[in-house]
Amino acid sequence: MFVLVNLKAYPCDPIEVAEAAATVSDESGVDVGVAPQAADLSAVAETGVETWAQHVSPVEHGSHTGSTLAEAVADAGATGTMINHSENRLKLADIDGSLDAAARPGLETVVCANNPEQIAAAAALGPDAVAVEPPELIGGDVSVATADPEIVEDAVDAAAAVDESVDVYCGAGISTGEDVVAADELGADGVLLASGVAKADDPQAALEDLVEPL
Ligand SMILES: O=C[C@H](O)COP(=O)(O)O
Repeated sequence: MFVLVNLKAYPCDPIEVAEAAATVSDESGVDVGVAPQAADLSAVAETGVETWAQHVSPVEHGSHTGSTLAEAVADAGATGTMINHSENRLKLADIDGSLDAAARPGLETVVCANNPEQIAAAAALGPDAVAVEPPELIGGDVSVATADPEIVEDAVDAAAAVDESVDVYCGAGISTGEDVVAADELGADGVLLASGVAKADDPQAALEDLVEPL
C-alpha cells in the first residue's frame, strides 16, 4: 500500500510532517509520500521523503503566469504529482495536458476522480494511478472504506476494465490503520489522505498508526 499525504493548504509545518513521514517509511518499509504546497517542495524533498506535487499545469515553458510547470516541480525534487484533485478540478483536455506535462520530466501521476465513471475516464488517459474520492466525505471523520465501500470496489473494477496496469487509490476520511487495511481489503493499491495527518497534534504518531497494521 502506498500512503500519500496531501498537506493541501493546511497550516501545518511541512518539514515536521515530511521528517515524520520519512522516519515512519524507513522504519515500517511502507511507501509514504508527502504532497506539500509548491513553494515547499524543495525543503520537503531535502528531508528525503518521497515528494509529490499537488498539481501540475497543462503547459510547457513559456508565457504561462501563475502556472505550475512540471519541470519546475521535478527540479524542486518532486517525483510525482496529483492531477485533478477534487479541490482543483480540471477539464478533461487539461487533465490530458497535465499528464503529458508530467511525462516530460518523468513524474509519476495520480488522477483524482469523484466516482467510478470518472475513474474509468481517467484511467483511459494513461496515468500511473487513479484515486477515487467522494467529495462529501473529504475532510470528514468517516473513512470512504467504511462509509461507501462499494465506491472503492467499483472504482477498482472500473479502472481494471480500462487498463489493469493503472493502480487505484482511495481517499476521504482515512485517518487510522484500520481505515488503510479496509481500503486494502477492498482492492485499493494505496490511500490518499490529508486532515488525519496535517491536522494531527502529533503527525508522526498519526503516521505510525496508519502504517502499523500493514
Ligand atoms: O487529498 C486528500 C483527500 O482530499 C482526503 O482528505 P481527507 O483525508 O482530509 O479526507
